[in-house]
Amino acid sequence: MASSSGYVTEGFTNPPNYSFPHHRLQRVMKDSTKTPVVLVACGSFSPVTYLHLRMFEMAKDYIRHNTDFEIVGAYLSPVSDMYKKPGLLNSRHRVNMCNLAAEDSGNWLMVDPWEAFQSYQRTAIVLDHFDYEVNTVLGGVQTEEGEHRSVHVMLLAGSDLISTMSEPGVWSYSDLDHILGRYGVFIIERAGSGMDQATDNLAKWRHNIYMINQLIQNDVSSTKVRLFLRRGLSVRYLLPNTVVDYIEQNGLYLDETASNSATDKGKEPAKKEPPSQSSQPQATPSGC
Ligand SMILES: Nc1ncnc2c1ncn2[C@@H]1O[C@H](COP(=O)(O)OP(=O)(O)OP(=O)(O)O)[C@@H](O)[C@H]1O
Ligand SMILES: O=C(O)c1ccc[n+]([C@@H]2O[C@H](COP(=O)([O-])O)[C@@H](O)[C@H]2O)c1
Repeated sequence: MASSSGYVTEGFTNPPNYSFPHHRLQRVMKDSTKTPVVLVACGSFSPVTYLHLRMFEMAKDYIRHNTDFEIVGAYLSPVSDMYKKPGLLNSRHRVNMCNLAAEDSGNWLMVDPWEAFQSYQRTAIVLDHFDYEVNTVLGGVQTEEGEHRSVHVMLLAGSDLISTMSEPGVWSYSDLDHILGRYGVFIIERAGSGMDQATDNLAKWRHNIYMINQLIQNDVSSTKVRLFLRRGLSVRYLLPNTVVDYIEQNGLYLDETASNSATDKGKEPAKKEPPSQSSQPQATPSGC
């Protein structure tokens, strides 16, 4: 349920020593006739792949050619370790790899470790956090004429993730209404997860849902990358070289049971804790 502030939570809990990354946020718009937008991709990123980075490029092309939005910022937001999805490496490594990938990707992508370094946060709350940081704390952006503009925060996700929004028991209705009604989403087509199937039950929010087809089919997934690594196969050119080097240097993903804290060579796997139903969804299998 949204609070009087319009957020689904009354206050945000920050991880220790947290500061919101905004070094690549474009504070002055190029075209004052457009609506400024920040893209937020939530997910495991275990590890981040070129497909995750391609999502942003596809959205950039789509937005430029088909909408009146202007992208002023773009973020990867890796999920908390408490999400407990199989294959979820500990957040320190996932955030480090996302940072290496973002560095490699030109000068617009950023990584927000806010949800990664704390307890599980629902996506509705994550989007509220971005809205709060960008619009309330930083004060939004300006046009070249110095006029203030509030930034529209939007979710960027693959069609497999959006399909889960029609599965009973995964997302709460009020959160869906908040995510799709207040914010909106750009959906990237994903092999094996149809766009129609993904949005059939979300028609109520159709005006805030933008569907982006993949013109070059590519079904790289983190699951496949982890499988290759366990089998001693090369993953080069499926993810940035800096990320491949990081994985090799830290001996990551060699062990099938490795998840959460079971990250470095020689470290014991962490014991799995039962999920708390109140704040944490079942990690849903996504396309692999
Ligand atoms: N090949 C792809 N095509 C379109 N979207 C993708 C693709 N890979 C990942 N995504 C999207 O990226 C976001 C984060 O994905 P996530 O980190 O869960 O990657 P994944 O490859 O699905 O992981 P895993 O294989 O571990 O389930 C999700 O919205 C997901 O739908
Ligand atoms: O907020 C929710 O209720 C919710 C329900 C299911 C999934 N999510 C988010 O969706 C993302 C799923 O990532 P993945 O790796 O399972 O595809 C992750 O960021 C989760 O926090 C969020």
